[in-house]
Amino acid sequence: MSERTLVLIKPDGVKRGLIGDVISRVERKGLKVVAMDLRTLDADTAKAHYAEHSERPFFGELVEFITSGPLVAMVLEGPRAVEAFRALAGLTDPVKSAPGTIRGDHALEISENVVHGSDSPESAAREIKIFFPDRF
Ligand SMILES: Nc1ncnc2c1ncn2[C@@H]1O[C@H](COP(=O)(O)OP(=O)(O)OP(=O)(O)O)[C@@H](O)[C@H]1O
Repeated sequence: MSERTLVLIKPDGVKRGLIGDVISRVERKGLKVVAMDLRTLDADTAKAHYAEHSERPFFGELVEFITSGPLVAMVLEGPRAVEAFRALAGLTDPVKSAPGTIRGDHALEISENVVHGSDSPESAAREIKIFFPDRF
């Protein structure tokens, strides 16, 4: 059964020239890119995307960071796509993330961890609506 997930290459990843690296890992794994867009988020979209973190102390920084420059938003499709991409991404804390994962290979800071991937099929459906309201 095919599934969809929403992936972001966050502004740190774009600035550091990691778009190709992330997409190449995704394609090597066999996940299919079915939508993709380079854009800079406005604060309202960022707040909607991170709504579940609105009470966390770092919410302001999160919104500021994710709106700080262009990001790449993509929808990936494949069997267990949500879990498959989170395995490629590694853990939220890049230092605890194994080498061989995107975060394990490219990052040191929780706040600048290169990519986002939906954490469940339900989150994926919600996030895909935010980023690609007319596409699916
Ligand atoms: N303690 C923290 N300080 C600063 N930023 C944090 C902290 N914890 C999480 N974040 C940021 O908030 C994002 C969302 O946190 P969450 O716990 O949902 O992790 P995640 O699901 O691995 O990340 P993402 O939602 O970006 O895929 C993280 O990717 C990270 O950039």
